[in-house]
Amino acid sequence: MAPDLLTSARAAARAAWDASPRLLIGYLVVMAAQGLAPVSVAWLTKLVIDDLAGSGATARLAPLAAGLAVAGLATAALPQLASYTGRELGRRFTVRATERLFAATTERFLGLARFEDPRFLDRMRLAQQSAGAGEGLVSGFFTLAQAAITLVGFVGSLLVLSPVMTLIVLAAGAPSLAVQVRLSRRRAELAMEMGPAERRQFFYGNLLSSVAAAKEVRLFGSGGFLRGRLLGELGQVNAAERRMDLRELASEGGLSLLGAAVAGGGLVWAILSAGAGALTVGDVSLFVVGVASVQGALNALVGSFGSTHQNLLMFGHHAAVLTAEPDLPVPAEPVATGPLEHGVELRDVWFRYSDEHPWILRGVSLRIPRGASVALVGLNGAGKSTLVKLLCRFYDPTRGSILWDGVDLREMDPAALRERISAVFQDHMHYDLSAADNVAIGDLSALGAEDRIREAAGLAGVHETLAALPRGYETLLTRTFFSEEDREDPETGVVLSGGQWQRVALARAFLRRGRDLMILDEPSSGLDPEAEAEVHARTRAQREGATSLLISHRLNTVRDADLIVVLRDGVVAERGRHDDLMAADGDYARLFRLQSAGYQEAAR
Ligand SMILES: Nc1ncnc2c1ncn2[C@@H]1O[C@H](COP(=O)(O)OP(=O)(O)OP(=O)(O)O)[C@@H](O)[C@H]1O
Repeated sequence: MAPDLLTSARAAARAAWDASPRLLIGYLVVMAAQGLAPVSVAWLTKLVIDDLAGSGATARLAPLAAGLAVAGLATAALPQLASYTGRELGRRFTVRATERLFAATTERFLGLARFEDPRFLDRMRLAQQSAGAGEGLVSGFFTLAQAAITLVGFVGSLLVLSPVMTLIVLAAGAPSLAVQVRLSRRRAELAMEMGPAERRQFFYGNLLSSVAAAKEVRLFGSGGFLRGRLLGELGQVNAAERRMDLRELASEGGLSLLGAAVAGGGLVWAILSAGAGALTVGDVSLFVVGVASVQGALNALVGSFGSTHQNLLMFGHHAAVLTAEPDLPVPAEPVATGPLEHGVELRDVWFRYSDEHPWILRGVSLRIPRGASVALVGLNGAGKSTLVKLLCRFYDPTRGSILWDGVDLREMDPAALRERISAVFQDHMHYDLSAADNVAIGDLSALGAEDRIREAAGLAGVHETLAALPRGYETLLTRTFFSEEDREDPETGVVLSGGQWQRVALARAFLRRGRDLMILDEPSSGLDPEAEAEVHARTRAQREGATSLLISHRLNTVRDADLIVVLRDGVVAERGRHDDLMAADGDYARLFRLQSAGYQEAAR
């Protein structure tokens, strides 16, 4: 649930204050002056006209005229000042709100579960949008305040002339306000409802324009199909918005006509009253300006009320993300994650991704002793990568526990735990950054430390490749962006092969060597046999004496592990050294023989 309007308004006000207290106060002052300027002009005009229409020029005429000129100047200058101040405040608001949002996504949600929850993803998208729309939120709110000040000023003035007429003008504006509240609430709901369709639309658009999908889209001829899906989603969003616009048109059109009729009636009354001597000429001028201004201010008030209301409802998603329950409980006083002395142990670990999902692990007990190289094997979907994610505490076990030197991971700060782990994930990242950054991101303390980066790349066997790139390690490993220096160069950026990317991922892990636990999830799956043997030798050397967990489908790469664990149907089906498992003649032996027979066949 998004927080209520008041909470959102408080959060927005706090964000604006945090963005810049000075600008906020300055903006308030300018807006108040801008709100009062039209009222001052109308009153000064009335007084001038009355003076001129009465006894002629009086002693106060000169100061009144000067006042009118100053008010005119202010009326001309204030909007520009207000607009600049508002935009600047809006920009700073956006920076602050964006910073807080992304700080929350990395520091508050320490696991992965939130990012697999479509409702949360929709909320994140709206939160991001509303953080980026700081200018609209800030200026909408202040336009509202300014319209309210103008309104109060003119209502006060009209009350002096005709309380009845004032009430009628106000009453004509009230339904608009009520309608706006309803419409804006509906608009905010619509934004949330349309979230999935918009995200799918984005997804299809991305597929149609991304290089990653281009091969399959072309070969399978799926472009028309994807375009159709995209347009279908777009059509759905448009239809919902059109219904909303029509609703708005119908209700607002009628209300505007009502307002115009009231203004016309009031004007007739004022002219007739002046004819009968009940009002002065100045009064009529004040009345005409007053009615038009009250209606103008009411329209502005209603309009900015609607948009501010909607902006605040949207900003509610920002506030909701910032205050959402963390996905992983972290104790107030976490136990320090010390250097691994004895080992990591999974004790009767059961896990499913949510209550609706099937069990993936069903009572896995496993010990990774310090200094040992443990290999995890099993068929596709056996739960190997899931186990890795639990070891990094991206999720907590549904039942059972994982212990680091006897301490439950739940009692530790996940960031401190992860500091002690190095990993290559099966679905490792290709960052659209330079080669150096792609390696350094494994350990940011190495940013700018060229020798460390080169050494890690050397260990992963990718140094020669990276050094030979057009700009060496500074070459961008993407054709999606260009660096400032390469702006004019159509050849900017390079594309690495799958195996080269795999080595870069390995270099990131090697940059973190010396950590207590090294996890290698399919580190050589994309490599040619020679490269695989070489990477295997390198990882083995790195794992020597280090505590490591290696997942691989290529059983020749795990045969020298201290312990091989076979995972099947969510439990440990076999465990032991290579020779023990071969002697036991179970799944491992069968798979090993299958693979080696394949190689022998190929060699014949
Ligand atoms: N985020 C997720 N949400 C729901 N189910 C998931 C998620 N990630 C994985 N699964 C499911 O968990 C099961 C185990 O997946 P996992 O990736 O751990 O298998 P694996 O042994 O590493 O397989 P492979 O050898 O193919 O890499 C699969 O059935 C998969 O569909």
